[in-house]
Amino acid sequence: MATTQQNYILTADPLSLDRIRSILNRLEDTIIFELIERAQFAHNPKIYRRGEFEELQSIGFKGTWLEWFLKETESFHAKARRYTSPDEYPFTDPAELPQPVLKGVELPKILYPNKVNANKSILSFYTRSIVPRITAHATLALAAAKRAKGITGDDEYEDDGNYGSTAVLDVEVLGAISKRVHYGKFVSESKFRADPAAFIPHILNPNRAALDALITKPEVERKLLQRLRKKAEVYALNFSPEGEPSGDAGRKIDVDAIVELYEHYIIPLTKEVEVDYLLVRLEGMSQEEIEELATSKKA
Ligand SMILES: O=C(O)C(=O)C[C@]1(C(=O)O)C=C[C@@H](O)C=C1
Repeated sequence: MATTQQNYILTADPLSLDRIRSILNRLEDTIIFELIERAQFAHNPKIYRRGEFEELQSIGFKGTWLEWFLKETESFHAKARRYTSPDEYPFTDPAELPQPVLKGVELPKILYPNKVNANKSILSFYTRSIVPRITAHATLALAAAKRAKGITGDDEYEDDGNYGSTAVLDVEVLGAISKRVHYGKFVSESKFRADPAAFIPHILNPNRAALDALITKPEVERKLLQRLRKKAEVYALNFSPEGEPSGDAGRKIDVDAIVELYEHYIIPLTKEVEVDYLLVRLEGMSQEEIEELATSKKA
């Protein structure tokens, strides 16, 4: 039977850690599938460099091809009030995005007001480390095909000319990773409310290492990486016309690349968001309010 996935607004207890982890689990599927889609195209490094497309210069856009796609896509989404939701963050500077056309919705105030935004780091590691890694096999195939036609040069081998399709998929992957990483704020709020007294001294006397130790759950990370590898191995399979899985030879994506993406980038950045969020968690609160919070505990 199909199960439904509720986002943070619909659920009765939005700060239930099990519920939040089930959303993170579901986002693993989204991220793996989006990466598989992206990996069918070559690296196309031109779309991540400024000044490569005359057409953009002629319309006065100074960023990269990908930044142009992000800005245009996010402009529409901003009008449809996407970024008024606390689990949605644009890559474009919000000052450059239009105001929502739709009237605001009354959202439950679950998170403490904050400006934590990890999208700059996400864009950087995605374009510099992830894309070259997951497209390596596409680059090899392209190199063989181009060499057969007498075309030479590393730049040529990395470029299949599908700049539009590539950027559309990059926007999708980045949105999914961003949502996943920023869910760290909900995780953090949940852990904080479960035991405020443990966190408060390290927030008042800012201590990143102590906060990091409080939010880190090695066993959860270990199981996550194990599950992720199994999922990626299955989702990346190719099937014969008769429906037989074709095995290791025919995987659509490098499974190790997905596991490393989580191990070295997504989990560490989620933890960074958790700690950044905690560090501003008491801003603007009076001494009395903090003392009251320190003695409170979630039932
Ligand atoms: O599930 C949690 O408790 C989280 O904080 C999320 C997360 C993750 O990014 O998956 C991060 C830190 C923990 O060590 C375990 C997992």
